[in-house]
Amino acid sequence: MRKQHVITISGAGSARVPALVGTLVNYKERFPLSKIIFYDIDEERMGFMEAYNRLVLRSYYPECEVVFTTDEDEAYRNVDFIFCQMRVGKTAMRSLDEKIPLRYGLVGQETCGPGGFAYGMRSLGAMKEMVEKVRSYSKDTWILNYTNPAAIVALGLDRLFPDDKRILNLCDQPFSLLKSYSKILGVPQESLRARYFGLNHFGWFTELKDTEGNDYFDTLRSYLKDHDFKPFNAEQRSKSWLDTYVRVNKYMKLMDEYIPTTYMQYYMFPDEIVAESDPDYTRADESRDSREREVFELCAGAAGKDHMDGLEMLTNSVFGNLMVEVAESIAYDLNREFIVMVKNQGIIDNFEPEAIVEVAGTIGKDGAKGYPFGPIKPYYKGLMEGQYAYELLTVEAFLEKDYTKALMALTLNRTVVDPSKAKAVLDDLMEANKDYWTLR
Ligand SMILES: NC(=O)c1ccc[n+]([C@@H]2O[C@H](COP(=O)([O-])OP(=O)(O)OC[C@H]3O[C@@H](n4cnc5c(N)ncnc54)[C@H](O)[C@@H]3O)[C@@H](O)[C@H]2O)c1
Ligand SMILES: O=P(O)(O)OC[C@H]1O[C@H](O[C@H]2[C@H](O)[C@@H](O)[C@@H](O)O[C@@H]2CO)[C@H](O)[C@@H](O)[C@@H]1O
Ligand SMILES: [Mn+2]
Repeated sequence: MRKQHVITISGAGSARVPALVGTLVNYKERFPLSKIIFYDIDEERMGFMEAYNRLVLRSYYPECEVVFTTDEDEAYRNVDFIFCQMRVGKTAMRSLDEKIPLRYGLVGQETCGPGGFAYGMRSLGAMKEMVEKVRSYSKDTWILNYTNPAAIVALGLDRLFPDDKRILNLCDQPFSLLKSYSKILGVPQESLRARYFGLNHFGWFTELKDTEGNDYFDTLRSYLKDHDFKPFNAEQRSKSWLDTYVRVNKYMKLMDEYIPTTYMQYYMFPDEIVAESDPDYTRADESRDSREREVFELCAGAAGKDHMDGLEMLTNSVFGNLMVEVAESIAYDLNREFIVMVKNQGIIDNFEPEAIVEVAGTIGKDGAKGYPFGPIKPYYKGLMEGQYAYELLTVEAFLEKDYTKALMALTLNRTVVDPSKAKAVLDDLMEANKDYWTLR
């Protein structure tokens, strides 16, 4: 049997955790665990799913010790891996991140635009505290992070902990898009090999082959120019998600050299997306009324039960699979291929070396290594330099509590541009976030 590990799921009140637990059960031979610690600062929210998570593990993983705690020392001490997926301010703050920008005719989105700025400022605070606590116990614990906005969190943690080589930020959107592409092409995802470049939630696929070397990129490009792009992923069939997938077609009809991530649409067609947004009902509300409600209802069915009869074991979420497969690749030095977030340092040789870029690469015992990409063309370089400057100024605004840098960051963001709108939305967001961050 492979060496067993102890993991902590931080943000264990996430509605995605039951599916992650099912994935861990399915991977028990590949990534065996001796203990899972569920940690959250909201005991009640974590408690909604505790009986279910315990029942699944008791039924299918009895050899694994299970702890639920709100004590961060218990959560972060003597742990091999931390699966970190906190939502600082929870859905209530996400709702404001998405609704406040719409008051000014700006894109309201979880990780992009002014909402992503406000979210990044909140996340950096909590993530800094988490890393400091973990490192007070061990420099060896791997911190695998999903906490968004990953672009801002990754850059900020790199600035805060430049020598920490065991923090790995992840995004499952490329992984998820590859699942959709494999369905379109009728090719198993595990045999697909992609090349990609960009910043997190701001990038393009440039190649798609299989392990035999068969090239599918032109086929996929043509398909996406001529057909509506619909996600395979049930979680992404809500209106707000479908709007971004459909706009991949629109983008491809205009320029089809590379295939953009769905997130690129917020930066390309912000006015259209704003016009189609409901200022009173955004993705935060959709996700609360869909995934969260369904999962909480399912989990409620486990109360008082000592067997799984009649209860479904959730699994097969993209979210869960990626994190577990990354942990496996690190734990056993498999050097499997992923789309990774790494410091550029020459990977894209005509782009800022200190940027955290998203490229194809491998993950092994020493973390993620990006494949060299070479130079990027002026169109992509220009877009990315503006977005990187936004990211960097957001991180500096957080570190220095600098209002002017925050204003500059938002003005650089393609979803804002107008500095008077940047000021209006910044002041509104600062008021709404006063319990989490402030600027002067
Ligand atoms: N990187 C990616 O591609 C990706 C994919 C999906 C979700 N996410 C991110 O994962 C996170 C979780 O999202 P979700 O919808 O699954 O979860 P959720 O919103 O259902 O729950 C998040 C949990 O985090 C907890 N939390 C907040 N602050 C915390 C702290 N300081 N320490 C520990 N726990 C804390 C909350 O109490 C809550 O229970 C979010 O940041 C989301 O944006 C990232
Ligand atoms: O709006 P939400 O909360 O449903 O999703 C926001 C997240 O969307 C992306 O993650 C997707 C993932 O790509 C997909 O495969 C599946 O696992 O669902 C996830 C959530 O929909 C994005 O990468 C994340 O950064 C977002 O937080
Ligand atoms: Mn992501």
